[in-house]
This record gives sequence, C-alpha cells and structure tokens, in this order.
Amino acid sequence: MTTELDDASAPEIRSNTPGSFPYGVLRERHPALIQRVRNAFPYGPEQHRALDALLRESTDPAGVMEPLPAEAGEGDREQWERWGSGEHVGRSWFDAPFLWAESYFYRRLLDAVGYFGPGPWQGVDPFRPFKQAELESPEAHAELATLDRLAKEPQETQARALLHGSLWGNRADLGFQLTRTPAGTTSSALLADDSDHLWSLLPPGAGNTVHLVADNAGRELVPDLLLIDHLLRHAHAARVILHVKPHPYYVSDATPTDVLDALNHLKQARGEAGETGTRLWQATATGHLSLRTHPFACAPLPYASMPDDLRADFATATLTILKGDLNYRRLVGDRAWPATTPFPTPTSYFPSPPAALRTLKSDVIVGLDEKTEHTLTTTEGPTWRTTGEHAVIQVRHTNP
Ligand SMILES: O=P(O)(O)OC[C@H]1O[C@](O)(CO)[C@@H](O)[C@@H]1O
Repeated sequence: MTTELDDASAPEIRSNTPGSFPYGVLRERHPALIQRVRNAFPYGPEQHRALDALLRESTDPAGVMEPLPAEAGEGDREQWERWGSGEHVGRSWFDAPFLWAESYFYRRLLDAVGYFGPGPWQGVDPFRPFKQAELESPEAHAELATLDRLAKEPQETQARALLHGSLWGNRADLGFQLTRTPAGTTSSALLADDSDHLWSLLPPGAGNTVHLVADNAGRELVPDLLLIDHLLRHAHAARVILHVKPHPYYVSDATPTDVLDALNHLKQARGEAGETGTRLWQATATGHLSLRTHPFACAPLPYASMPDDLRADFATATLTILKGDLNYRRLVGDRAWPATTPFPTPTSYFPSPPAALRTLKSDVIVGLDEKTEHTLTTTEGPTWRTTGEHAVIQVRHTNP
C-alpha cells in the first residue's frame, strides 16, 4: 500500500540519526526497560544471558538483528517472514524502519524472558507487575471516584468527559514514563479536535457498530471501558468490538488478561464505577461487547498492510476508534509526513471511518494547520511531538 509518492514526500522514519527521538528509544528507553524487567522478576541465568545478548545487539549501532531463536514455532517464523524478517534480520537495528525495529525488539524481549516457552516462564507477562501497580495506584482509584460526580451531569457533559478521559488516559503509558521528566513544562492541549464529527457518526439508536482498538492496559484501558459503557448505555453503539494484543507488547499494551483485570477492578469498586463494571461484564455475556486478538495487532507494519480478514472485520464498523501513539503511527504510516497533510489522505485506505485518540509521543503527525505547527515549533522546539503534552482527536468521517 506504499506508493513511490509516499516515499518521496514522506520517508519512513528510521533510528539512524544520533540525537533523534527514535535513536533515543533504541539507545536509552530499551535498555531502561530491560533493566526494569530484570528487577521485577527472579529470572535465572538463562534469561539474564539472553537479556544481555539482546541489550548488546540492539543498542550497538553496528549490531545487527539476530533471527528468532530456533524454539520459535514454524508458524511464528513464517508470520515474521511475511512481515519482512527476510529483509531486515541480519541488518542494522538502526537502519530498519523504526516501527519494524521497535516491534521486533518486543518480540525478542519476550523470547529472552521465556514467554513463548516451554519452561517455567512460559506465558508470564514481563510487564504485568507494572500494569498491576498502575491499576492499584491512588490516581487510578481517585479517577474512579470522580464517576459518582460525573453521573449527576447532563449526558453531553458525561460524553465529553469520558471521551477526554479515554484520550488523556493514553498519557499514562508505562513505556513512555521510563524516560519522561515527570513535571511537564507546557500545558496539555488538544491540537486538533474532531469530536463533533465523532459524535455525529454515532447517532443514538441507529444500530451502530464501534470497533475500539485499545492501546495500553491499566489507567488507559479503564477509561476506554468507561467510554465503551457510555456508548452502549446511551445507544451510540449497539455493539462494540474491543481489539487488544494477543500477547504482551510495547510494555503496557493491553491483552485479554489486562481486560479481565480492568473489568474486575471496575466491578470491585464502589458506586458508579462498580455498576459500570457489572454492566460491562453483562455486555460481554450478551455479545454487546466482544474481544478480538488478531495476530496483526502485534505486527511491525502499518494498517495499510493489514490482512483481508482484519480488513473485512474493520469494514463492519460504523466507526473505528484507534487509541494511542503506536496505533496512530500504524494508521497513518510511520513516516515523516508534513504536519499539514490532511488526516483523510494517509487514512483513505482504512475500510471504515477511523477516529484517532492520541497523545503525541513520537515524531509522526498529520492534520495540523500551518499556524499551529509554526507556533509549536517556535515556542517548544521539536519536542512538542514527543512529550505527550499534546493530543489530537482526528476523524475521517467518510467511508472509503
Ligand atoms: O502507548 P502508546 O501511546 O502507543 O505509545 C507508544 C510509544 O512509545 C514509544 O514506544 C516510545 O517509548 C514510541 O516509540 C511509541 O510510539
């Protein structure tokens, strides 16, 4: 789905420029993450050796991507071949497309800690302790308590607050927190706000189907679920399909286990939060809320390359809400687009109207007006793209 035009006007983002954001992810964030994972589990020498090797290989600008280990199943290898391992494995981590290299890093990290087994660490999510700590944080509990007050507000106020809760929940991402300075220096701001379009696509009682492609677990997934409950309860959606990752990915990305944890967290809460949890639990039993774990959710590729079955699934949506930074990169393509490229241009291939709810944590951005881009660049320098202080709600409100 990539055209020569894309390559010329918007080259793919790579990590081979020292000082750039992607270079820093490979050189600084990934080592910090490996250290955090080591500290969180009593892994044995085998896992530590594998983590050492991955650390050496993936942070050395002269190092090359090693293949998946022999234990990786035939099917998995074939899948990664379809996703481009033949082209990238054996070459530099830094010269590969950033999206490809970063995704492969997570796949290899899971291997290093024995996630794909066989062995005692099989199926043990190396990011689970961080996800759980976040769910149990005082902030997470305080967020739930605000629902009692919100329930007394007019429905429109509730809708706006829940949409914004889901949007800004994306800032709680754990990977992002690894190197972020806690006190932001700029005020949070919505750089594009198509929320009126979003609501106009979901008239109550029209039998709408909403797909929500989740991003992070914990303090992002909980507000996503609250938004889903609102959509179902007020008939903006007759049916919601929640897409999560089939296995751990990008530190805090949500898996089915994380959905279960979030639902239990809600169900066990008092007041409105508890009632919401019970309603969502029932919605799964009646099929009004269902889960998807397509393997392509963990692919190192943009959605423009999605397989036919996933395309057909998304085509059933009245609206597909894609959460977070990584989904944004995959939706528009992880490319150095001019920031003023209209949002419908790189998303024209998507089989249903897409809505991106994203805080900005990496370089790629489209759909801004010239004045906004100019003001941000002159007042903040290039970091406005990556600090997570800014966000967008962008909607392409037409079918392809
Ligand atoms: O959780 P989100 O919002 O998808 O953010 C993930 C982002 O974090 C990073 O992995 C950097 O830590 C980006 O490269 C990536 O796009």
